[in-house]
Amino acid sequence: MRVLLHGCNGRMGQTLTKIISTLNDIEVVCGVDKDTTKFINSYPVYSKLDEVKEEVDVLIDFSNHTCLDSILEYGKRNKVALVICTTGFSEEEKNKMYDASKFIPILNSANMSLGVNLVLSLVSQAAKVLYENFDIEIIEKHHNQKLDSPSGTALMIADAINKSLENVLNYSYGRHSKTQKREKNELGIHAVRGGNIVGEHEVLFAGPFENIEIKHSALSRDVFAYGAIKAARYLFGKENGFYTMQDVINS
Ligand SMILES: NC(=O)C1=CN([C@@H]2O[C@H](COP(=O)(O)OP(=O)(O)OC[C@H]3O[C@@H](n4cnc5c(N)ncnc54)[C@H](OP(=O)(O)O)[C@@H]3O)[C@@H](O)[C@H]2O)C=CC1
Ligand SMILES: O=C(O)C1=N[C@H](C(=O)O)C[C@H](O)C1
Repeated sequence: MRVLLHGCNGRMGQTLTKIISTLNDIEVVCGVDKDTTKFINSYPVYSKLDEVKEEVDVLIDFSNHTCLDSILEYGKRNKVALVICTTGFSEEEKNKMYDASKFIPILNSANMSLGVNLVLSLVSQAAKVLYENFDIEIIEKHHNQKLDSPSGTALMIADAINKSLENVLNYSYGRHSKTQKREKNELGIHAVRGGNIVGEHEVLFAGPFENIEIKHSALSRDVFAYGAIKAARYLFGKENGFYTMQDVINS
């Protein structure tokens, strides 16, 4: 399988480059990133998708949400499957992904790890049982270079919990300047940034007599890279449509 790495010079781009170089069935044929003068990769790097000359089967994207239009255009024009792992998309941008998936296969997930995708099921189940008597809060922690907050994963967890409760919750981000007590239907979402934390997500169910915490810690970026590779293998040759990591896990 021939892969184009979009955002190839970044933390995740470099992690994928290293791991894919050890695998036989998958090859990075080229990359796209802002800086084409770094010469850190053994494959050609372009500054724009328009310049790519290589034949590509799957594009894996770990870059920035502002690149979405060019990625969708490239995918549709060249019939290339897209594994979009970038976070920080607006609702409007997510809708553009759904629209484009009528023409090509697209897989999008804010977290490529198996563990986080299992956590989604656990917290949904726990919320249904506990919501009446427990307050639910999400705390995420990431490295000090992360651009978006809260994390895409925190929002994905919040949406899973809210869906399981028939969307009764209102999200409360950080509670800065609040002067009123917590309301029953609040879902607090809190972002911590510091040092080199790879990614931690904790869901706290705080009750009158006991607390329950469901927590996932990524120990290395390799977990996201292996998940993205698994997703690319799954997506290659699939029908047009919109897929998530749940589809990969259930396959
Ligand atoms: N789904 C998942 O499991 C995971 C998702 N992520 C997400 O992936 C994204 C990337 O993360 P990470 O690798 O840590 O970030 P980095 O900033 O290390 O890497 C992003 C790379 O994309 C480049 N880039 C930014 N804008 C453009 C553009 N317009 N055209 C071409 N290249 C561009 C950056 O260049 P420059 O540095 O010069 O701006 C950088 O080299 C983030 O949104 C992050 O949240 C991260 C880990 C796991
Ligand atoms: O930027 C990161 O590093 C990460 N971003 C993703 C997110 O926003 O949820 C996933 C992971 O936690 C690492």
